[in-house]
Amino acid sequence: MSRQRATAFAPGHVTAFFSAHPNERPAAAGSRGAGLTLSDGVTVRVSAPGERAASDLTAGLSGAVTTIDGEPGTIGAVDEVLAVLGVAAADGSPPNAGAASRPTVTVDVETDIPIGAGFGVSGAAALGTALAANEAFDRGRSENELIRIAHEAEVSRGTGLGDVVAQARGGIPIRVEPGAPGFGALDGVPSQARVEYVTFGELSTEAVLSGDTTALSAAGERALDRLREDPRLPTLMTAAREFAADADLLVPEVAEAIDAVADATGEAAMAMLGRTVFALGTGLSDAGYDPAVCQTHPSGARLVDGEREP
Ligand SMILES: Nc1ncnc2c1ncn2[C@@H]1O[C@H](COP(=O)(O)OP(=O)(O)O)[C@@H](O)[C@H]1O
Ligand SMILES: CC(C)(COP(=O)(O)O)[C@@H](O)C(=O)O
Repeated sequence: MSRQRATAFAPGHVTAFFSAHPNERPAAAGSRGAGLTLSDGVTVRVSAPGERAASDLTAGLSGAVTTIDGEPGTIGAVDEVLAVLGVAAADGSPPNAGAASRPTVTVDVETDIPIGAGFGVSGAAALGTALAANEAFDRGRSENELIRIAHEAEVSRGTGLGDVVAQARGGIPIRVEPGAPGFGALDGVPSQARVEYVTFGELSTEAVLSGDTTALSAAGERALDRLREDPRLPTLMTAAREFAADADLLVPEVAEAIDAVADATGEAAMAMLGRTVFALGTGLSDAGYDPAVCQTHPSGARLVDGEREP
């Protein structure tokens, strides 16, 4: 019998540079590029309604109750994953049309990182939901199948292209070819680092991805060629800065912070797509900022023992 509840962690992912590769099939769509996965990320707890007090079960959108850091909230890619795994409907209607919308599942998302600021929270939440729902409701899918389901959900909702495959891998992923397992191909920079970051606000991923991405993608391809010739972290950071400038995505607060870190002889770049600057080592604190601090994540998204969480 399934346990009816499970918890998964998926790391945050800051994209350093990327090119967009749309495709009619969401599994084949994605991005090429590189970034850092982070020990700061998203913890997703999926449980049957009986696990929660009835008074919590009021926001029954799509047959699922989702909370984000304890507040009712919605992440489209999460709803999509639940629908594909057959544990809730994705179209906003309760699973038993006409019946009082008793949720079939509750999803509690706890995030260490800001939403909408370039950390791939939607991808992490989708991937964590896929891993935890599969375990909680004994869906019998393999890891690659679950990564594909989360990737397809993220791509079809327009909230990301390459975060899910990167978050499944961990480390410092290079997305060599776009798409889910079976379509895409991954490599990585064999390194690890302390990472500091400061967020100045959100940048809509949907808005950038739905616009003309031709110039952005050309800049992303150049950056990727450069990193593949020299797969080292300093090269990734240089390529990221050039990408942000060439793709015309740099925002003033981030540009100022990158310059301040460079003046303090550090390495910083902009997190795509957010008003966020990230730096290696103590780059931002040396430059006088008060950053959040984490590490690159060694191993990627995993089920965790929810009972042991604080
Ligand atoms: N408070 C919030 N601010 C921004 N997005 C939110 C919030 N709550 C839920 N969301 C959802 O989270 C997702 C954020 O996706 P995206 O903009 O790609 O950001 P991220 O870089 O964190 O993945 C969207 O699906 C959005 O609808
Ligand atoms: C850069 C982005 C397209 C969006 O990233 P985020 O805003 O963090 O969802 C990412 O998914 C990628 O393909 O690299």
